[in-house]
Amino acid sequence: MPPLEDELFPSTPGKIKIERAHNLSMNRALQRCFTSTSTMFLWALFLIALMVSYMSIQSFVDSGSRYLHHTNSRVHGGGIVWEKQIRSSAQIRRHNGITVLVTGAAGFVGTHVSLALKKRGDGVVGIDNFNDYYDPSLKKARCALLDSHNVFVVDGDINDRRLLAKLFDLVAFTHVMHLAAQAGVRYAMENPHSYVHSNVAGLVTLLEQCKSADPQPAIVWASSSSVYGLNDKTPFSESDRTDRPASLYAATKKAGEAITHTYNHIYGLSITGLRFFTVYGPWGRPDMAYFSFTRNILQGKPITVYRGKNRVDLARDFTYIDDIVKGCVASLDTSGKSTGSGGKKKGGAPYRIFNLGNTSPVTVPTLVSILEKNLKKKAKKNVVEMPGNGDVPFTHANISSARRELGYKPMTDLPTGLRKFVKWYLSYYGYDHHSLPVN
Ligand SMILES: O=C(O)[C@H]1O[C@H](OP(=O)(O)OP(=O)(O)OC[C@H]2O[C@@H](n3ccc(=O)[nH]c3=O)[C@H](O)[C@@H]2O)[C@H](O)[C@@H](O)[C@@H]1O
Repeated sequence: MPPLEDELFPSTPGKIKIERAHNLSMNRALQRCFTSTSTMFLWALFLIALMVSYMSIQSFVDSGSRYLHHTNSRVHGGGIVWEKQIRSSAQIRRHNGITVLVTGAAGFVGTHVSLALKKRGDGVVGIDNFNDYYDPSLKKARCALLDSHNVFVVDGDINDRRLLAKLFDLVAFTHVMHLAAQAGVRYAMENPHSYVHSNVAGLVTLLEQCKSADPQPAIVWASSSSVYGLNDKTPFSESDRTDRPASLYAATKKAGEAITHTYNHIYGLSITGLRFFTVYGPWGRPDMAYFSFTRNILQGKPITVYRGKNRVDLARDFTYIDDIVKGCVASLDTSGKSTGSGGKKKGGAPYRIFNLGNTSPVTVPTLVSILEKNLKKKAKKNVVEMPGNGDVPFTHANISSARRELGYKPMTDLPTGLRKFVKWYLSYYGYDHHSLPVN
């Protein structure tokens, strides 16, 4: 029987013999070093033990890492620090304060509402997926503003069930201010599925979480004036027809109203839907007409102004952000409680829908001339007939319900609001207000 060494090193002429000899001498050297090796062995054991304990601490720290999200190449969420930030952001600092999960917190309305709540001492945790429907750097800048007021925004999607469950594990939210959505009326023709993803699937995921939460939060969410669609009875009242949407965007918001109704009916969730009317103001949305017109006018680029049939100007009930924020906060304060818990209804809960508008529609050409005055520059207007892309010719809110039940009273007219917007725009994008050209 060949010695073990021969089995391990089969007889191959040449090189292997040298290796064998080398190994034999190595073995002898190892035997000589046995005593010192045992010491090394102990050290190695010690090091392994150290590594194992480090790794288990690390995995504990990263216990939330299953909630990691890759959004815009950024990695977010998870871990003890992350949980601490959420808990601290959710802390209430006033008597009878509320704890609100604000979805779409890095969005236009979300940022303003989060700040308003935080400033009065409520607990606020934001969530936003920072998608690139419009320049994400603006969302990040809003987020930095929130951060400076100690509002923490989780980078994640409302479609992420496990993330939502984790947030509700960490915080007993009394309210959800649901503002995350795929916005924009005309973009729905380009990217229809993003509307279904956020405004339908995302909404259902969020409601599923809310219905199973114990306690269940009350929900206030953003519907839209667009649900009135082809309604031509003015002003638009909540009881008017909303079964003729003109765009997929409007259809998903109308679907949201129906979906929230079922969750109210089956699970006892308190629901308030707010039909916003063309909200504008500082930190606004670059995809909206007042914002893109401002940018183009300043850059000397043409703007496209749509006109309705028979050369009738389009009009909107433009509503200033501060008024909308007051309506949102009042809705939270008057929401009443959800009655269910852990997925079971225990009684009826409020289901409300309110128009939040300004009650005085302004035509698009008038909007342009107010901007021209503020920017001290004439627009290069390209007037075209409104394409069949989901737009409606006009909107006009009847706000008597909101006035009665929320004490909602819009205070800012379009010239005042646009002056504030332009001031913000010039400073945010680094224009020198005093050196604006005069035409
Ligand atoms: O009130 C609402 O429910 C909706 O308000 C806005 O939708 P919209 O009123 O269409 O706001 P803009 O996109 O800013 O358009 C305002 C007006 O300017 C017109 N417009 C828009 C863009 C353009 O290039 N030219 C132009 O004349 C539109 O036809 C419209 O009459 C928001 O974009 C929606 O997310 C929101 O839900």
